Order: sequence, then structure tokens, then C-alpha cells
Amino acid sequence: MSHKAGFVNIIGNPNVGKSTLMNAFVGERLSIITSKAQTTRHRILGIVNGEDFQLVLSDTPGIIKPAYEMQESMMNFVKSAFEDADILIYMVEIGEQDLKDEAFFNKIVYAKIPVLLLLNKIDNSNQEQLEEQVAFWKEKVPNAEIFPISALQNFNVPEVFGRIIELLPESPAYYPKDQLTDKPERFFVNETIREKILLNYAKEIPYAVEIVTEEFFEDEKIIRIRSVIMVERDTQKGIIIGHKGAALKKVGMDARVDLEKFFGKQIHIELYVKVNKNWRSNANMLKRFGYNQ
Ligand SMILES: Nc1nc2c(ncn2[C@@H]2O[C@H](COP(=O)(O)OP(=O)(O)OP(=O)(O)O)[C@@H](O)[C@H]2O)c(=O)[nH]1
Repeated sequence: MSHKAGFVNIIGNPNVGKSTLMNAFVGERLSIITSKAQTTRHRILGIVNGEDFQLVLSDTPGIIKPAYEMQESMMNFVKSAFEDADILIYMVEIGEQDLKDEAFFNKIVYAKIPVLLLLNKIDNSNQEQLEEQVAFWKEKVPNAEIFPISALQNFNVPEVFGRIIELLPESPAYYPKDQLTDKPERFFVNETIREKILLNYAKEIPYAVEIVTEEFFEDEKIIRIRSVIMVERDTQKGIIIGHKGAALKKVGMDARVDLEKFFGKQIHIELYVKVNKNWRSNANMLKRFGYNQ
């Protein structure tokens, strides 16, 4: 049986309905994971698995609200939104006229991947307004397929989903399907730790790590987590640990704050650092998320 898989990047201003769309997709489909966890350059909104497909939806927060000061980082975000994805979803809401950033907007117009423009919240509009808006966006983004939708009311959402599946390239799954549905918590933990490493260290380090959560034990009150941060070289191990362990401790504390919010429970987290020269070659499935820089 042939299998399709790919990355769909959703961009759009805050509050246009990205999370609601994800939920609508889930309502339609099988297994799913949602998180606000951040990968290197994308925030994964969810993964939708079917027997013969896997759809990884992410957004690129840096685009709309530049959270990173360095110009270079911004450029990476820009690049990744258009080059790492197989399909680009540009989500707008009724009444919206433009992306705030004109240069960015032009990128959408010249994107080399298929662009689906979702005009959301049409339950808030009438026929006349809708027609006017569709005409407006057709002119603005001639390369896009336009779908008026209501993510909230699931209007036209199955059609969008079907079109995405059609457009997905033939590919094996990027994430192991059952493992993910079995142990999504570990995945969130890994991505949260990864994010904290990204924020706390100089640029070279984050790309050289892989996180493995070896223990995730939950009882009524507390979640106990033990994770290993794998690096390629001894020098990197030293940097991650830091003077008297201070740097690693900071990563653990920062991660704990986020994880407590996410899981709504007290978290106890232990972090270890190990040197494993070959992790990179074992991490194929994660390459597309920027591990291969
Ligand atoms: N009327 C209407 N409201 C919607 C629709 N889709 C989303 N909303 C509402 O719009 C608000 C924002 O929706 P979210 O899904 O959180 O938007 P988002 O793009 O994920 O927001 P950020 O995470 O801030 O970027 C919520 O109050 C939703 O209920 C829709 O189709 N119709």
C-alpha cells in the first residue's frame, strides 16, 4: 500500500483560528497529538495519523510575532516556513485585509509549494461580504487555492483535509505512528527540553542534541521524568552541564515551569547528559525539523 506523509505549515495572524482548525481535523480523524511544544523552528500543532498517511501540522511563530532578536534567526524562520513544508496553509479571517509584514506577504505569493488560503470564520459573514473577500484574496494571492471555512462549525473543513491529503507527497511516516500515540507525553517533554536548550545556549549547541526521555512516571500528584540529553562531543557535554552544573539546572527549571503548566501537575525532572557520537545518523525522522543544520 502506498503511504503519504508531509509537513504542513500554517501561518496567519494570532487568533485567526489555527488551533480550532486543528481540533476540527481531529474531530474528523483518528489519532492525534496536540501540543504547544516548540521544535527547533516550528511549533507542532498536531500530528494526524491515518492508515496510509501522516500529516504533521506546525506553525512558525517567528513569522508573525518576531520573538527572536537576531536577524539571522528570523531569516531561518522565514526560510523554514517556505522550504521545509510540503504545503503551506495561509489562514486569514473574515474582514482581515493583509499580513502585517508586506515583505513576508510577498513570499507567500511566490511560494514554490502549494498554498491553501483558508478564509475562516465565515459564519460571521454574509454572502455578499464573503464574495467580496474571496475576490480580494484571489487577487492578492493568485497562486493559492481559496477555501472559505468555519473551523468552529466544521464547515468545509473535511474538504480542506481531503485536499491536503491529495497534495501530500508519497513518503513513509516521519514519526513512528504507534509510538506517538502510546507515549505522546515523552514527545512533549523532549520538545520542551529542546526548546530550553535552544534558548539557553549559543547557536551551535541546540543542533547537536537529541533528547530521550527514559522515564515518565505519573501518579495522582506528581510526574517524575528522567531525560537524557545526547550530544556528539565531550566538549558539548561540558557546555550543556555548565559551571558546577548551573546551566543544566537552568534548563531543567525552565522546562519544569512549562511542563507543569502543560500537564497541570507538579513535575520532578532529572536531566543527564551523555555523549553519543552517532545520534545524528539515527535521527532521520526528525531531520525535517531542523536537526540537520
Ligand atoms: N465565529 C468563529 N470563531 C472562530 C472560528 N474559528 C475560531 N474561532 C474563534 O477565534 C478565537 C481564536 O481561535 P484559535 O483557534 O485559538 O486561534 P489561533 O490562531 O490558534 O490563535 P493563536 O494561538 O493566538 O495564534 C477563538 O475564540 C475561537 O473560538 C470560526 O470558524 N468562527
